Amino acid sequence: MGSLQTSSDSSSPSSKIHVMAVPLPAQGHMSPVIHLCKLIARDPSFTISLVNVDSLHDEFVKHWVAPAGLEDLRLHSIPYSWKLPRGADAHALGNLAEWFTASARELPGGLEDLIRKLGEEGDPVNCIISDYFCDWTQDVADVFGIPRIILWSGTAGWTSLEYHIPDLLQKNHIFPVGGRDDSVIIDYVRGVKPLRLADVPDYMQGNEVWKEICIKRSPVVKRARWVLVNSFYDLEAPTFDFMASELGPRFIPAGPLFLLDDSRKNVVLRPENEDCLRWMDEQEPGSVLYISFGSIAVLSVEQFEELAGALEASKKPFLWVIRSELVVGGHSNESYDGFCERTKNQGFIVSWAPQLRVLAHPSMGAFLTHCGWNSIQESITHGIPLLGWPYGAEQNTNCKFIVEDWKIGVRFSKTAMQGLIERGEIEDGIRKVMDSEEGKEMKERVENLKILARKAMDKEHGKSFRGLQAFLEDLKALKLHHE
Ligand SMILES: O=c1ccn([C@@H]2O[C@H](COP(=O)(O)OP(=O)(O)O[C@H]3O[C@H](CO)[C@@H](O)[C@H](O)[C@H]3O)[C@@H](O)[C@H]2O)c(=O)[nH]1
Repeated sequence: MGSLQTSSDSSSPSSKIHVMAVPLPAQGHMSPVIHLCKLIARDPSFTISLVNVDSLHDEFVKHWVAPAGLEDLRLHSIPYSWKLPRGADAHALGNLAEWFTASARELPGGLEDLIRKLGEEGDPVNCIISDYFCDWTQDVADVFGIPRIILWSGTAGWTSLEYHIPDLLQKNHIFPVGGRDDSVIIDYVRGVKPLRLADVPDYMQGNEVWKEICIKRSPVVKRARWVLVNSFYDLEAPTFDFMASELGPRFIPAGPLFLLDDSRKNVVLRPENEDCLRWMDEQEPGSVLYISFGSIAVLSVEQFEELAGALEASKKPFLWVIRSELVVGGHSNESYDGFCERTKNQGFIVSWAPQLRVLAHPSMGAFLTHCGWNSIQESITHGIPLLGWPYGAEQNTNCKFIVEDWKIGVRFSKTAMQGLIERGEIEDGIRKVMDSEEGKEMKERVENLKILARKAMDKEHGKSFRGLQAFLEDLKALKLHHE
């Protein structure tokens, strides 16, 4: 068990409200939690313990720059030898299910020990904020009689789908017994527009282990003191209204959380290549296609080559994030070198980009994304239309929202898991979003959403910002009840 105090502050921490934050140890889930922690830590009433797992802690600390003025943010880690499956391993959804199951088995003991130790040192924990997917933290909170707060790292629509798991199961629409009927339209998930079975989060069609995970965690949401959703009301008003009618007024929009952080930096677990920003400076306004598949998704060699061929044929300036493990089995050096050589005046390749600054750059045109929620919300908040190419998890659902409900992007005929997309189709998609009349309309709509996203975090009137303030006031009352 490791601990790192980010300051030399020795004032009695126990006079403050001690919040323990437990993110799911994965890039896309850590950033929102950390933005929230920074907001809480800026309030002198609080002290924060951020808990990571050993296998990620060292990497995290290596890149962690303690923000000025945030003396009361402390980093801890608890033992967990499992690493989030990466690259080819993540392709097998079963590996991810095992990772979740093992975390529910192994992490509660470590967290309990840490809370006990802090209590013995005179620094008792007053509440736990954790990712929805760490539902085991509710049991730990119960052991100590403290409340748990959920930070939801995706859309409100996704919360409603998770909430309806019992109904989806009862109708045999998820984890179906006797095969699945793809022609089914699901029209009973309240707060969400009707959707095809293929648009229900992928893992809900997974194996028995996934089924067990889903059945167990779906009802736990009802026990949380707050559910803070990293999305904004104007984007998903009917869903927020429905979920708040079920769970109460403490189910609130709280995003886009990254707007809380003026440094425009997300959690960094890999070195960012800033040279791409200088390359972007040389491109025409609105001309660059940015391509990133987030931190987990992977491509087959064949798919990688089709995409490379499409980019080259499109002749668009492109900025492409190619993580070391992006291509399953590795790309062929010969054809990759040839591609790099031929496109050296057209594109720029990095292994990790400063994404928030890339999206804010005036030369940004469109974003080809795997549809992770952070990437989509970051793109919306910068007014950038999308080309959605979902891989797994709930990315297919997000893609449905951007194409059908919000109409700010296009998608291909298949998801990355469903099969190969040929270069012609990719090139058509690029042209549709960047060059067509339809693409212009998408740009206008996403520009409007950008305004609403930013308004949500306005420090005076923003609905998300005000909700977060109400949440902080409620946490302050926790201490009064304990005294
Ligand atoms: O070169 C890069 C690539 C990504 N990012 C950042 O990494 C994050 C990636 O997050 P996201 O787009 O949500 O993708 P994943 O990492 O795949 O996110 C996981 O978590 C999300 C939130 O729950 C889910 O929506 C996804 O399905 C799940 O895979 C974003 O904040 C990006 O800004 C960078 O900073 N630089």
